[in-house]
Amino acid sequence: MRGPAGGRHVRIIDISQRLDASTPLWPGEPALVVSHHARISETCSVNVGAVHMALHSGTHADAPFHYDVAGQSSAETALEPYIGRCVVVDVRRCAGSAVDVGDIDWSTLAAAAAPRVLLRTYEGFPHAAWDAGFRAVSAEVIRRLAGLGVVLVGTDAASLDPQDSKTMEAHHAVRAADMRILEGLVLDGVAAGVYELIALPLPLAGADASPVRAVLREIAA
Ligand SMILES: Nc1ccccc1C(=O)C[C@H](N)C(=O)O
Ligand SMILES: [Zn+2]
Ligand SMILES: [Zn+2]
Repeated sequence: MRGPAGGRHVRIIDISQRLDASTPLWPGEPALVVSHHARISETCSVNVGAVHMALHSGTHADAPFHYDVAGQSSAETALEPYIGRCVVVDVRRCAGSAVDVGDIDWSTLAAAAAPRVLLRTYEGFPHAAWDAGFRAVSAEVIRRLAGLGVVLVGTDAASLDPQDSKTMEAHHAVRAADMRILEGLVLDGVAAGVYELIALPLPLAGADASPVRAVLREIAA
């Protein structure tokens, strides 16, 4: 297929939440506001806006600093984990409050030989309201993924750990293996399988997370 720019292109699947005033936010987080401080008028030639948002709003990458006082900020993290071969794993049938080792087909996952793993827990992403009952991921799953050489784990849930977690076991398993995290992905309609992932955090100095525009590209067979 020929794209608008004339080159060959493969289909891009946007797996990012739209960011607006109705984007569901972690309880207590400040409202997401895009404001306009200059408007096109007789005296101004352009529209210019500003955004105020929590760093864990919508689809985002946690920086190591989020769960490690000595960890890197979004500006410091290497980008390699956020671009490249990934596998989308369907764990919608998972019945418990967290994705457990028994919910994953490990032989299929190992055969995919993908260093990035995205977990689809939702039948349909809860765009309309915050879902306090999102499915977490067990620390044992994180350790098994790390053992397979996985460098990034992503989820369509709001966090790897339950909303009321005090221990953050999955995040700490990620820290122990120096993996990276994507949260709040939108995987509705995305078939399980291998894709190319692109989801780059912004170089925000001192930040514990960054919004990302996450996309999958189909890999030509
Ligand atoms: N905003 C928060 C306020 C308090 C505690 C956690 C959060 C989070 O955003 C959690 C998150 N998305 C995570 O990285 O697991
Ligand atoms: Zn987060
Ligand atoms: Zn997190």
